[in-house]
Amino acid sequence: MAMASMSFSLPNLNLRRVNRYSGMAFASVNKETSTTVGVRVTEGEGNLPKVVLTSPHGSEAEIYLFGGCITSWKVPSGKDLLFVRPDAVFNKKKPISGGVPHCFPQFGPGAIQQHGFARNLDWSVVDSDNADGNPVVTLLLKDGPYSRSMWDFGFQALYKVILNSKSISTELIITNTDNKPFSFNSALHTYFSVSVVFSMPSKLPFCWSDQISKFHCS
Ligand SMILES: O=P(O)(O)OC[C@H]1O[C@@H](O)[C@H](O)[C@@H](O)[C@@H]1O
Repeated sequence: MAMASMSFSLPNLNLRRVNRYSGMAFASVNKETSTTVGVRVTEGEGNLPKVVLTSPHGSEAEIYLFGGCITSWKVPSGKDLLFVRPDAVFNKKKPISGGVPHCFPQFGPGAIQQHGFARNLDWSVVDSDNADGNPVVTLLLKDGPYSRSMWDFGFQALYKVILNSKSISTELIITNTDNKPFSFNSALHTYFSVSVVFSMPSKLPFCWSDQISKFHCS
């Protein structure tokens, strides 16, 4: 089993303690499903199901089950700190380009498709919770014929997203359910929304990192 967690934080906000609820919100919805305070499943772009986490502290996050992709994290001011490319498609023909896409079981190009298949598959909701006012959802991805066709291993990925008062946290647990070992890479390839105004001197080299091991300058 492998585990990784990540969290992005905001400056100070007041904390308010509320009761703990737990339940389950399901993916197959016609309109909207919610059994846990602050967690609902509804229809998003392209009629794809998405989980909406709503915090009593005023923040909100959206997670598409296709790709298990967090596409929005709005802080109490209403500002979305994540970015989704304007040309992103929500038709399952391509991964959603933006937000917090998964790279699993491979980062970048390699033996299988770029960044792996976890961002191309439907995850399901296996648990939802409300811990002291903080909505929590846990998504599941398991191997199936599509993943086996390119990566012949049994696995289970559990992805927990917690919307806290001042931050959003994620935890990914990968379990080998096969009878043979495997190795993998995993990353959350986050697109942040930034406003940057700068001018680039034309005589200086422009350098960027393409993949983990590649560095280019022009
Ligand atoms: O374009 P994709 O497959 O969604 O990947 C997102 C980006 O992933 C990065 O790792 C690559 O360096 C970029 O070139 C690429 O655009």
